[in-house]
Amino acid sequence: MTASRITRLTLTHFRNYRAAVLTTSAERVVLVGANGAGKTNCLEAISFLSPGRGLRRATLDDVADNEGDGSWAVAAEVEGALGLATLGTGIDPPRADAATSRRCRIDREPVGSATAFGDHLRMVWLTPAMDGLFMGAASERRRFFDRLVLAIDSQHSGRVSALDRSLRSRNRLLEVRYPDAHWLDAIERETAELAVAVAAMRGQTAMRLAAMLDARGAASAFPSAKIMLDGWMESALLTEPATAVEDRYRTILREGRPRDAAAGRTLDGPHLTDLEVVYAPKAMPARDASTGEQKALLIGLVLAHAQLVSEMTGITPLLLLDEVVAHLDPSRRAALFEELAKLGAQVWMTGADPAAFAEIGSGAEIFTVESGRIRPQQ
Ligand SMILES: Nc1ncnc2c1ncn2[C@@H]1O[C@H](COP(=O)(O)OP(=O)(O)OP(=O)(O)O)[C@@H](O)[C@H]1O
Repeated sequence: MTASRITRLTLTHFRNYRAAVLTTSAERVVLVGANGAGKTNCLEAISFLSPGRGLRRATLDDVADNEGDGSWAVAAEVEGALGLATLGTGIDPPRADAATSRRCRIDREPVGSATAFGDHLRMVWLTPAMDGLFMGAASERRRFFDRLVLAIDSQHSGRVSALDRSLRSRNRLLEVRYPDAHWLDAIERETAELAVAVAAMRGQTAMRLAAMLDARGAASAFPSAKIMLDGWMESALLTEPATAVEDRYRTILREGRPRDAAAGRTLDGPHLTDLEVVYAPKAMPARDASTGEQKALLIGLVLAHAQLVSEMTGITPLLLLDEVVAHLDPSRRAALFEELAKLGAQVWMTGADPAAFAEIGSGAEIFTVESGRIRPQQ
């Protein structure tokens, strides 16, 4: 089993960091510091070493520091499944002849997109913004689940984005009074193909994660969950051939044209799938559990998922746990440290109170973050 692990992190003009370097050989990296010191910014920087807009879903302009020219960079030396590599991403300094877009490099060679980072580094995060996950919109849960899938299949986010683009093209074409039927057929063929690819991977992941949650059961200090995707396509693909499901969806799309044209959007498909979560100890929907129960449930989900990724891919994902520890009572905190040590993943944790990490044990390194500076604690 290989753990994805960062041994050196360099931040340049990233939020409140002008230039910062952190080197570590630890399995558990703890960032402590006052509110606003830059702890979450550091985790966010790491999250840019995966596809998407990072753990705050920020725009590329947002993350550049306020004083520079809009360029920024995050680089990490990584020990992963493919050995040592240097991953880098960011916005290059502006040039008259170049458009502003995010650059990604592996060992200083440009790569097309952050998808390529997935061969070296897989990661999953938990942030305070996810505290309302079970109460909020289905889109948030779908995004959360897609990130779990992405840690298993690094092509997944590319397919999800392509499906969104394809649906947008179809919706735009349906706005035209007499759309070109051949063009519409072609877009719907592409939409159905992408939808099936996305739903198949989601369905398999949900099934395996549900089994992992059951297997962990009472052995974990964190409450178990029953999870299910509510999309018909994800369920159908577990028992029917993909071609049959794809044909069925194409028929739904073709027959649904007038309805979708009137609605201005596509009313059926995996872009609407929700993740249903039941708080297993009390057999109730997760949204009805208490705040603390929901938090513990999310931690249990992420730990089970990390174990699943390790078993399926042979790579233990990196975990970014922002302000998770402070909210746990001492016994759960000790249980979390113990489970993390067993998992063998590299974990980056943050907290304002160093005392919360007193029992973290060996294999941890604590850094103090202060006004965009990171120093190892003496
Ligand atoms: N683009 C930017 N340029 C410069 N500073 C920024 C930028 N974006 C955010 N900041 C600053 O970063 C700081 C917030 O950092 P961060 O969210 O990492 O804090 P934190 O240590 O996690 O704090 P808390 O414990 O309150 O969560 C704020 O002071 C904010 O003003």
